[in-house]
Amino acid sequence: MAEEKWVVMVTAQTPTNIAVIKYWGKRDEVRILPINDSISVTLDPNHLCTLTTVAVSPSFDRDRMWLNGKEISLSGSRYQNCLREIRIRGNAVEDKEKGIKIEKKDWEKMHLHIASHNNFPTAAGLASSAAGFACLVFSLAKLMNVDEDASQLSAIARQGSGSACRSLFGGFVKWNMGNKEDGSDSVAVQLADDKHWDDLVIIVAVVSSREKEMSSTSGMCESVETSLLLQHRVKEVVPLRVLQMEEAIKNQDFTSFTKLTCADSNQFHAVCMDTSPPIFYMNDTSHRIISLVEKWNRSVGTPEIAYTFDAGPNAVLIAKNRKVAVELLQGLLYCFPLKADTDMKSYVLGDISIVKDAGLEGELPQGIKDKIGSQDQKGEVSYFICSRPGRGPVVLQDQTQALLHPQTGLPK
Ligand SMILES: Nc1ncnc2c1ncn2[C@@H]1O[C@H](COP(=O)(O)OP(=O)(O)OP(=O)(O)O)[C@@H](O)[C@H]1O
Ligand SMILES: C[C@@](O)(CCOP(=O)(O)OP(=O)(O)O)CC(=O)O
Repeated sequence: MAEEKWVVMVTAQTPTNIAVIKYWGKRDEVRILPINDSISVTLDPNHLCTLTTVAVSPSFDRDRMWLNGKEISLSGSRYQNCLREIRIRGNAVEDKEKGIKIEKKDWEKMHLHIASHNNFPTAAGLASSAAGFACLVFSLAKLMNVDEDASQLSAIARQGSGSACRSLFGGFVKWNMGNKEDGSDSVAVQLADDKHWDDLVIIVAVVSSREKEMSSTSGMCESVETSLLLQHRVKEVVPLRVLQMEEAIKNQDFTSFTKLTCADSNQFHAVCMDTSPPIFYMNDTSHRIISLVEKWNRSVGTPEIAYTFDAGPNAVLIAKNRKVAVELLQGLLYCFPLKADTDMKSYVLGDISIVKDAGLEGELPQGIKDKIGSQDQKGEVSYFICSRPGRGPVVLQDQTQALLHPQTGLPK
């Protein structure tokens, strides 16, 4: 086999996700088993996604990975656990035309090349680890002809990063915490697909942050050790909230969805403050965005915008429909105006058709001014991304999109 020179590759695209009922705290740090169920919305991969090409060849002498063009080490336990679990499940692959035959037992000893690219900033609080590990596991499963469904694959992605298990599905996704010690029942399931509630528009405000934040992994570990509020949350709050959120999603009940989403984000950040020493993920700009949305919803009477923040200052705003999203973007650009040295193309990314609808010339209509209230504090937003609920992982058939060279298996 060492003489052979063929390379077999698969390229896949996987979305990121934002939790509306947060995962915060593990009962098993190695297997990555959570202390509560969580629920997320998958974001449209056209706006935020990971692209990963995986390749196998008898000519590769070791496993190698390139992330955003730079070689990185695969020696960390999270990568190793994912690679081991997926290799165990590999099946025979045969391409008679090209004379390629890989037996089930070969996967153990054959080496892999992996190249991955995030179309958004890595490790900037935009859940790159979620899209990244989900894409790694999904593309390897396709390459190795693994015969498992998306939920079973989610249990492997979970071992790369907990939130990654939810990126194996599009639409609305629940991660069941499970209760088995081996974690086999700690899997993600789809609650509804991306077409189910496609009125929703998601606007991410990427907020400038000067300080280096504490990672989710360490932050949640400290909360488990020190926060009494987290214990109360897990026992008394989340179980009921998860049921209510499932109902809200099923019935497209935006009022209930918003109340639950905002309350859960706020409680998660309260848990962070209840941690010793306290953890502050949000900053003044995040707080300013919360008060803008709260004022807006109060002035309208029934909620039109939900907000949620992960372990960082970036705001994820979910608008009830496109009309609200257009007005919201107008309000946001009024409060966080474009700086002289930037242009709109680099200030609003993603589905920019919303910018066109917003017609940003001239005065902000009084109706929107009334909704956002007086906004005289300072704050900084680096840029906005307009998106919507999106689909789950897909294999890309177009070989020109592969990140590895089809003959050498090295980055293009
Ligand atoms: N495309 C990818 N493929 C595989 N692993 C990735 C990929 N992108 C990111 N990762 C892994 O995730 C790590 C970044 O995770 P981290 O939790 O620090 O940031 P994040 O997920 O972008 O932000 P946050 O968790 O705060 O939302 C990277 O160092 C890398 O190990
Ligand atoms: C606040 C969160 O985004 C926390 C995500 O934590 P990670 O999944 O990044 O943590 P690890 O499992 O240690 O990799 C909430 C959520 O996504 O549910």
